[in-house]
Amino acid sequence: MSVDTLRLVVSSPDRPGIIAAVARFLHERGASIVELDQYTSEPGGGQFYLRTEFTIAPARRAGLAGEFATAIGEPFGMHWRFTDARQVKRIAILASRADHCLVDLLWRWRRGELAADITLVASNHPVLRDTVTGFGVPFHEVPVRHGARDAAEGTLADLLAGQCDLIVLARYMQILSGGFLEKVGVPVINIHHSFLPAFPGAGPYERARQRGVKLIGATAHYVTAALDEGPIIEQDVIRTSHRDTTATLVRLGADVERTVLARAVAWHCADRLLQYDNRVLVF
Ligand SMILES: Nc1nc2c(c(=O)[nH]1)N[C@@H](CN(C=O)c1ccc(C(=O)N[C@@H](CCC(=O)O)C(=O)O)cc1)CN2
Repeated sequence: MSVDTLRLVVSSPDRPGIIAAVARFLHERGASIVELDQYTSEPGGGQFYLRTEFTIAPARRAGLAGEFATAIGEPFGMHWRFTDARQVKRIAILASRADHCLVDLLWRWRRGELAADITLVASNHPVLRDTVTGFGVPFHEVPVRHGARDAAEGTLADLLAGQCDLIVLARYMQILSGGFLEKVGVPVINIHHSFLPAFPGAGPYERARQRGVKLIGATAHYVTAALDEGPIIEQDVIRTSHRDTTATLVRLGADVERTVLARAVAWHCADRLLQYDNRVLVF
C-alpha cells in the first residue's frame, strides 16, 4: 500500500496530555508514527515542543489539517505546521569568493544526499561562475559596490523573490540589512568561521591565532540583523596548536565549516529545527 510521509511540528503552552492527544489523533486516521520527539522548557509549565514524522494513506490525508486545528491545535493553543517529506525545500545559496562550503552543498545535492533543490547561486564576485554552472545551477553576479549596498540588496531581493524557501550564506561576506531579511521573508542560515560567541565578525582565524587558542571552530546559525548573533543551529571544533599559521587554521577550519553547514541545512530541510527565544531545538 502506498503511503505519504508527513511531518508535524508543534509548539504550545505545556500541559498534561498533549502527546497522548496528538498520538490518538494520528492513530484514529490510520497513521503510523515513525519518529516523535518533544521538549518541555519547564516541566509543569513553560513551552512544549513536539516534532513527529508519520506515514499515512493518501486517502486518509484529506481534511487532516482542518481536523487537527479543530480537535487539537486550537483547544491546546498550539502553533503547528504539517509538511510533506516529498516537497523538498528550494535553496538559494549566496557566496562570495571562498568555494569550500558552496561546493560541498552542491556536491551533496548532486549525489542526492541533500533532500532539497538548489535553485540558484548568487555572488558579489564572478569567480565562482564556472564552478556553479558546472553543476547545472544558475549563477547570478550581484556586485556590492561601495556606497551602493542598498541597490545591491534590492537587486538580490528581486532575484530571490519566489525562488526559494531557504537562503544559505556559504561564506557570503556582505552584512545583510534587517530590511533585506524582512523583504526576502524566508529563513537564512549562515556559516560563521569561528566557535561563536568567540570571534564574531570578519577575520576570526587571524584573531584566533593571535589569541593562541587551542581549538578553532565553526558555527551555523540563523541570520538576524545583528551580525553573527542569530540562534545557533550547529557547531563543531578542531584542535590547533602554536605551530599552526593562520593559513593552516583557514585550511583546518574549512573542513569544519562545510560539515557544520551541511548538517544545519539538512536538519532545516527535514523540519528538525524549532526556534525559541534565541535558541534552536534540534529534533
Ligand atoms: N545581517 C547579517 N548579515 C550577515 C551575517 C549575519 O549574521 N547577519 N553573517 C555574515 C557572514 N559573516 C560572518 O560569518 C561576515 C561577513 C562579512 C563581514 C564583514 O565585515 N563584511 C564587510 C565587507 C567584507 C568584504 O567586502 O570582504 C562589510 O559588510 O562591511 C563580517 C562577518 C553574512 N551576512
